[in-house]
Amino acid sequence: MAAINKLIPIIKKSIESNKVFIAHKTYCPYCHSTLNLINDKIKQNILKKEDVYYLELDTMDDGADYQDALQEISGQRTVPNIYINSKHIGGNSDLQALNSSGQLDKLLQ
Ligand SMILES: N[C@@H](CCC(=O)N[C@@H](CS)C(=O)NCC(=O)O)C(=O)O
Repeated sequence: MAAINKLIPIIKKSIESNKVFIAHKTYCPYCHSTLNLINDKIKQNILKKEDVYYLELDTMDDGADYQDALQEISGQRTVPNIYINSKHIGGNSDLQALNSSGQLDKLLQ
């Protein structure tokens, strides 16, 4: 718990100082869909590459602690765990729904 309590403010700062925050894992198909969609938005110049912050949990030594801290912050344990403009979006299905409804581009601009 001590490790998690230290990570919570660090993660919150990353969320607040980046337009898009994505916690993901390399082997997760939902994460791949999210990263593909975000890459498309970068290619279409809707979003700048430098405005996206990635946290690749399964390749980090303390990724499990980060995942626990993210659960504390967002109430969500699964990945991808996405924030846009400091607002919790949710997972891949939530991001795809925002895109399908046309709201995602507006949030990213
Ligand atoms: N409905 C979620 C599904 C996400 C999901 O099930 N992710 C899996 C990995 S593929 C997960 O986080 N499992 C728990 C874990 O890895 O700790 C979404 O659309 O993002």
